[in-house]
Amino acid sequence: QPLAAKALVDRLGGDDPIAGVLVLLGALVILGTAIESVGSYVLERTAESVVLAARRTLIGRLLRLRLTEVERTQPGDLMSRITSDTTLLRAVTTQSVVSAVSGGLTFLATIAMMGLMDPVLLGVTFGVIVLIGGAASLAMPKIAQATRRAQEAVGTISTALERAFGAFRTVKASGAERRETEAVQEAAREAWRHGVRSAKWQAVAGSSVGLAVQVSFLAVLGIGGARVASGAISVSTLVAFLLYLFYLTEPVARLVDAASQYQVGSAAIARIVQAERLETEETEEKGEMGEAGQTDAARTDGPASVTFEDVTFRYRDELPYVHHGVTFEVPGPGMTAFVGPSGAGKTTVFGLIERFYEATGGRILVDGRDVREWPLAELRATIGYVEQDAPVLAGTVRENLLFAAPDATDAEVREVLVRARLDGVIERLPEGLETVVGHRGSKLSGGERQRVAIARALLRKPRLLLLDEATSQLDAVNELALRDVVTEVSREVTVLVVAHRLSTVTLADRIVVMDAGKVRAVGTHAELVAADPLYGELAATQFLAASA
Ligand SMILES: Nc1ncnc2c1ncn2[C@@H]1O[C@H](COP(=O)(O)OP(=O)(O)OP(=O)(O)O)[C@@H](O)[C@H]1O
Repeated sequence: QPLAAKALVDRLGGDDPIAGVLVLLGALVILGTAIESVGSYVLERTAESVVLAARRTLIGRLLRLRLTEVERTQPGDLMSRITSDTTLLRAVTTQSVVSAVSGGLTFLATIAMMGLMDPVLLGVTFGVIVLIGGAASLAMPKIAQATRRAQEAVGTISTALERAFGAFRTVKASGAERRETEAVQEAAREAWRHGVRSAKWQAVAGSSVGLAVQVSFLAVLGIGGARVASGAISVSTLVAFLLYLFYLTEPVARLVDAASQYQVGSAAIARIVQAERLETEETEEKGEMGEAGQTDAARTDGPASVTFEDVTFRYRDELPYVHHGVTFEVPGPGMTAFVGPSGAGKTTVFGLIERFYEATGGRILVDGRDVREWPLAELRATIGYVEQDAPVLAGTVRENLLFAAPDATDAEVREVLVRARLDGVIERLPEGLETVVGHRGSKLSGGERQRVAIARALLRKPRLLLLDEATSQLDAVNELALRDVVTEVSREVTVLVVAHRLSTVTLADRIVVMDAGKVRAVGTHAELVAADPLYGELAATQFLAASA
């Protein structure tokens, strides 16, 4: 365009027609605009694809993370890395990478044209730009730092919200709404503060471009004017040079913007990479084995046996040992109750059997095979697990039942409902199996939630059932129903129960007494009452009395 403008200025005084040059100028403007809009669409599309790719990778890994990794991080912060940090990648892809290339090319082409016109004036321009650009580059690390802090604060917002919603009733009952709100708002203010700081440094870097162009304009005007007067260059050359100088504004602005956006993006990338480095379980590589594992497990019939051989375990290197050489043997079927004071390590036994955690020492065998040698999906397909708090997920009762066995038939569901003494409950519900149970199953009673969890575990047709008995007192009807279910199941399946009720332990075929990370005695209720003082004491004082 400046060259066409030069031709136009050259022809102004002469006889040559200017219509052709005007048409060329117009065509150049239209072409430039068209390229601009197509380019910007392709750019934004690419950017969205980059965001999608990053999100897919992160989401793909998230539910496969090791339990230890999740316990170390804050789920809210992890979520914000997927939702918020990935959006910042858009900026890197649009402004940063592509602007750097397009800005860089335009910059070089413009500089080349300017050099052809007058190397002296180019030298002047260059000097000014390098000086001011150098000063602006000092802002770059500040932008990265401020962005990182802002994103960390966004993570804190998610974490604080998750904490409050995760215990919503307790928050209200404790009158803690205001304090929790303030905590979240403080995190929001922190994000604002660092966002503003980043904006400030970006503004400093951006405004240096305008300054550089204006200072060079004045310098070129002064020196160029003198060169025109001395006859070194023509007026039209000076005009074209000045036009090129203004053309330089955009690529330089783009380059600076690219650098700023790169700083923003790199802060986000660092957080995304951190999340990507968290360790996952092996199931990913053995993806297909998930399905194969289930059929294998279904083929092997009969109750599973469980053996612990001198197992030592601590949750993390810096924590004390929870198991100091746990040894026991449970042949199937039948019910084995684990009892002991709070914190003895009973629930930890289940976590190790499920291989949520790896034992530090010793061996854990299921069906005589080391759990480390089992394909993870196959091992877990063998086990039905009911946690102490018996989680029921948001959704319908049917979704909850099918959660661990999506392919179960209606007949199987009906059978399991009868076994778990849930059939009557479902009949009373307004929409039967399609009744929506609310967040964490809040529309069901504690006992009903527990039986839904047991039904879910049974529908998986486990050969080993791990039942972490709830410590909360159930009413007589619920407790009786539960006891009957478990006794019935234990006839064909190996059932391990962390028992808190006298009614459960008296029914157990075998009781494992744990204390301070060790097994201190194994026997029946009658044997242990006579032989083990700790058990006698537990039976007398700690067990929740049988309601029936
Ligand atoms: N995820 C975890 N990370 C770190 N430490 C843990 C974790 N889970 C449990 N612990 C610790 O391990 C010890 C044993 O816990 P465990 O839940 O196995 O005890 P328990 O015998 O089942 O107790 P309770 O009868 O009260 O449920 C406790 O001291 C506990 O603080």
